[in-house]
Amino acid sequence: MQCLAIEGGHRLSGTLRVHGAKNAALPILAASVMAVGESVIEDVPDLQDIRVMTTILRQLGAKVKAEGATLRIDATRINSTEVPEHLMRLMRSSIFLMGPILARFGRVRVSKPGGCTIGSRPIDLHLKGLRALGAVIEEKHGFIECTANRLRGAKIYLDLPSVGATENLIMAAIFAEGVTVIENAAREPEIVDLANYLNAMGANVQGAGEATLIIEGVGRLTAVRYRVIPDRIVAGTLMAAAVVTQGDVLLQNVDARHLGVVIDKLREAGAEISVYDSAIRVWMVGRPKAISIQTTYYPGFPTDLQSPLMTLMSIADGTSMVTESVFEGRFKHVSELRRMGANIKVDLRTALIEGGSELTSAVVEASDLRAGAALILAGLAAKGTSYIENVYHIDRGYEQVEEMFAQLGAKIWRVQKDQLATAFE
Ligand SMILES: CC(=O)N[C@H]1[C@@H](OP(=O)(O)OP(=O)(O)OC[C@H]2O[C@@H](n3ccc(=O)[nH]c3=O)[C@H](O)[C@@H]2O)O[C@H](CO)[C@@H](O)[C@@H]1O
Ligand SMILES: C=C(OP(=O)(O)O)C(=O)O
Repeated sequence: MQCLAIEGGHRLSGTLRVHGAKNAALPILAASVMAVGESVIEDVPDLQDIRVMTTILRQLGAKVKAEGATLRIDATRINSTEVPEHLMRLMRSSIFLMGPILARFGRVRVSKPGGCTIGSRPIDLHLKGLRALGAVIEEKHGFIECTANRLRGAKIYLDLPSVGATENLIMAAIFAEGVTVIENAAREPEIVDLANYLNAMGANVQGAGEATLIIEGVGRLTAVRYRVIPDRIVAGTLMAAAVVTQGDVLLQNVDARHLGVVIDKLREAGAEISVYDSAIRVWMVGRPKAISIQTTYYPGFPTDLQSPLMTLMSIADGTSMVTESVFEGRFKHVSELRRMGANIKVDLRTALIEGGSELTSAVVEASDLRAGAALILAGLAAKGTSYIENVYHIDRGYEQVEEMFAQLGAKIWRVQKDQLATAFE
């Protein structure tokens, strides 16, 4: 088991290119299952979840070749419609395969997906939408079997603008007979990226980025070369890291349009931010000011940046408040931040952060991906050397995380857990 060691107190400065978005690349890779020919997907980050997705694609019978950040996928010879259970359990995004496999083969067998334990994360909206498209779904012993002779376009209203359900249903509707309308659809940039990719292959998806999506079924998709959008959550994490270390960083390959509310909140906290065509500079002088956020669906404040921002609030001047509206279990970082000296009270979905804490180093545990990111930021700001256990969570979303931060001047390195004891001698 690996840990991250972080010697705090070093300000971040310099330039870094942000990698492609995990949450855009994963549904795009799943969608490549529907294409005829070789798909070439560029700027795919080298992350654990991406490796799981490529393993699944290979198990299904696709050919997958990696050339740096470019993946070549030829799904022509896929000969299985079942995603193995042990791979389904490794990440939430395995569920994205349900729509495309069903669309192409008229059947699919999956089990409940895994992913960050940040709430109950049901898939009822995915299943309800597929049923509306005409799929027959049987749930037995944890397995989900969907069949359909031919999916038919339908009107689907999502009770919540679920990102995953919207993506799955867009993909399922691609070859459906007639027109599908998805109302109360998610509007995240990753939805737009998926729709752009599908349309480049010959699909007809209109309205991505808005609450109503219209998908007209087509007969086939032809593989294309496509570049994934930059990762707005990695960019936001690094921006917050610049603020907590009173640093000055220039991030390249960033689409600032995807970060509107994050930029607003960091400016409210006192950060200076300059926006360029595909880059962003963030610098901070002095301690941040208290801010309050409420996570919600895009274009609201992203739940994935709630925990890193809580680290910022812990050292800010004044009292901040966080309301987590998306996931009911996304405060697991709080106990670990408290171990480092943060003063945080939680009442159900609200956290009150009494700022001004001088964080001190500790051995802490990443309970999930973004909780891990929050702890990295705390380690950067703390006095002494902190150790973060369960780095594998962080590896799901930040490519070569220690190199990423080290490039900006952080003192951060990886250690084996069994070396931790000697680290204190
Ligand atoms: C791989 C990926 O893109 N992951 C992102 C995606 O996750 P994911 O797609 O899983 O998140 P959703 O948007 O589906 O979840 C939003 C809310 O809807 C609920 N829900 C969802 C589906 C469903 O069938 N029933 C239901 O009740 C969830 O429990 C949650 O409370 O969007 C989240 C919200 O922006 C992000 O935090 C994740 O990083
Ligand atoms: C919650 C996240 O990922 P996933 O949906 O893949 O668990 C995340 O990226 O913060």
